[in-house]
Amino acid sequence: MFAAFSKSLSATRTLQINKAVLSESLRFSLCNKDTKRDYHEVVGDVLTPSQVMGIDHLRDPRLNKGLGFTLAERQALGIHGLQPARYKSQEEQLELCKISIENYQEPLNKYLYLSELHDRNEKLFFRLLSENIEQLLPIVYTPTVGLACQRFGLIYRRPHGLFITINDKGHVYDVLRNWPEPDVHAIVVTDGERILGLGDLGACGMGIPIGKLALYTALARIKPHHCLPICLDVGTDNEALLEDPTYIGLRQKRARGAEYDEFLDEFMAAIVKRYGQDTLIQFEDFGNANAFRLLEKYRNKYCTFNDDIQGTAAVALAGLLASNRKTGKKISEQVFLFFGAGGAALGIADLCVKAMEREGISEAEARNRIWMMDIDGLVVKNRSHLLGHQTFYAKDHSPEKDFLKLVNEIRPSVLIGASATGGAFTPDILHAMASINRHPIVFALSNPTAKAECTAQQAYDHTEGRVIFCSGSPFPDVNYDGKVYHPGQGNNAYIFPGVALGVILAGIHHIIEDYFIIAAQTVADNVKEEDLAKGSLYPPLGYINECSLQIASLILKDAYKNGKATVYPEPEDKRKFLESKLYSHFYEDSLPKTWTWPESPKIKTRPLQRKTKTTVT
Ligand SMILES: NC(=O)c1ccc[n+]([C@@H]2O[C@H](COP(=O)([O-])OP(=O)(O)OC[C@H]3O[C@@H](n4cnc5c(N)ncnc54)[C@H](O)[C@@H]3O)[C@@H](O)[C@H]2O)c1
Ligand SMILES: O=C(O)C[C@H](O)C(=O)O
Ligand SMILES: [Mg+2]
Repeated sequence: MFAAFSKSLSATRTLQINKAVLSESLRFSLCNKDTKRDYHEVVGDVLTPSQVMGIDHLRDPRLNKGLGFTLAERQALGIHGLQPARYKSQEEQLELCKISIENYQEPLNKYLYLSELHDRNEKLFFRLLSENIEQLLPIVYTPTVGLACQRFGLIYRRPHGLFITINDKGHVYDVLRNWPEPDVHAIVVTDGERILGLGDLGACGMGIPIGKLALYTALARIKPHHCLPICLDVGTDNEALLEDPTYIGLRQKRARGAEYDEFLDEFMAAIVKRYGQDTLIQFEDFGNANAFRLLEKYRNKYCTFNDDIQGTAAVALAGLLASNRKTGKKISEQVFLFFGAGGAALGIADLCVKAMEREGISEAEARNRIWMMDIDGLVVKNRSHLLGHQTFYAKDHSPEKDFLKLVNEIRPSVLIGASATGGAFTPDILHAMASINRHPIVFALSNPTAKAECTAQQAYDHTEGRVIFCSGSPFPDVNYDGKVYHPGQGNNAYIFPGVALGVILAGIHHIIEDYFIIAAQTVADNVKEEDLAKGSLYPPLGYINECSLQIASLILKDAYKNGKATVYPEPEDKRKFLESKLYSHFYEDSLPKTWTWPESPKIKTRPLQRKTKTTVT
């Protein structure tokens, strides 16, 4: 049936094959140049994506549409016969994906399914994720991503980001040149030392930048090929991993001191050399000894922020602003006790101080309202070693390790857990909070789920249901006294995608604290009365996309007003401008514009078919 047709196309086919080979080699040669131009743009000079022919088209996750190629597209692209006859619209494919996911019982298997889909069909993956945030966020992100990192050595399949090791010192730029995308705008980087609350996972921490960047696209529609996940493998101090035969990283202790610092300096400079000075670099899950130091060192030199410090601060502030509507109190009227005094806690404390100053109290008064406890007990002035900003909150008090005693003495109205210590908010602690406050505010921010300081149900059960609660990881609905509550997720996922979008599109060079206050206020403003009534301090997860666009628009506005934007001319309508730059997860037409059916093929042709349940014959 196809013989004559094939013959008539044979000349074209040779050309197609040559083009396919050309497209691949072009991609690599382009990528090895110091160019910031888009692969698809550059390829467009010679070949459009619709001219990446034959099986290469199906193997490229950016171009693949599964069975969503029409008969005409299959003919034109030279993929006819490489797929079964059935045509399936993207909507039909989404339904199948949902059924497949439901068929897997274990969250890690769902994660693997989605990861494989990401590798195979990018638009389908992102549409599935974006349209099912509530169900799928816990799979591609916290908490399942934590499990994926713990098993990373077993589940690693294909490159999704760059591993740069300490042995590459002196050659970091060369390694960056191996990344096949020349137009990167955003990087999420980890050195794997503090992966969620799971500790040092070394190179297995790579799951975190991959997950965070998937949210850049799913929650802020930043183009996936503009994003690059990086793991800096400087070794690990995790003895179990060093002995684990499945471990995929360098089998050596962590580099520290000058060697580490020089490596990080080289990395930052290499990013700028390769991708330009406005490339956003998000630091994620570094150990606290490095997190603060590196933020201070680089924040005014590079376009960078630390999500665990600054993104977390903003999401917690958003929750506190929303809780004002329940308590009737301002932030500057609250008394805070932090359980955990590391990156997350100090970031939150610093941003709360700024918010309190805006409400009219002095910095010193604001700091006085904040107490902190860490693994060594209450943060007090006469400690021999205080970490970074801990000095701001250290009190004139005798050392004290008894948490319950401190709660009863300090009488906090807000208790914030960021200690990675599951169950630290015991029933006694929660009872004490309820006896001190009409509406105790309790945030159990530690991730993943098992590390949360208490569960949502415990928080309600031990405070007579009067608690104002959120947690970093999702919890099932709470049943208390015949009522069902749906507590929100105080997770920096509400913040970093929107901040990143605004920063990238305005070409901002330095990310100032004001942007995190803007982000916090925006999220809080999007909390509806019905959310509060359900027990949530946040808009539903499915609403993050809209929050991100609002955050980005406001950052753009602020950046142009204050001379921080570098993309000119200034767009008049900021929202319209950013919407014009967003990623589309819908399938696009793959038919070359000039393509027509060959004359008199001995094949039964039909008009271009786009209806569902069509069969290609
Ligand atoms: N919800 C979110 O968006 C979010 C964001 C960032 C971090 N986190 C979570 O917060 C936790 C901490 O992150 P981080 O970046 O601050 O880590 P970190 O290592 O910088 O700080 C941890 C802090 O907890 C303290 N701590 C540990 N054990 C303790 C104990 N038994 N009693 C009292 N204090 C104890 C440590 O001394 C340290 O001060 C992690 O579980 C992380 O996943 C959540
Ligand atoms: O990754 C998360 O879920 C939030 C946060 O960045 C963390 O490190 O726990
Ligand atoms: Mg983190």
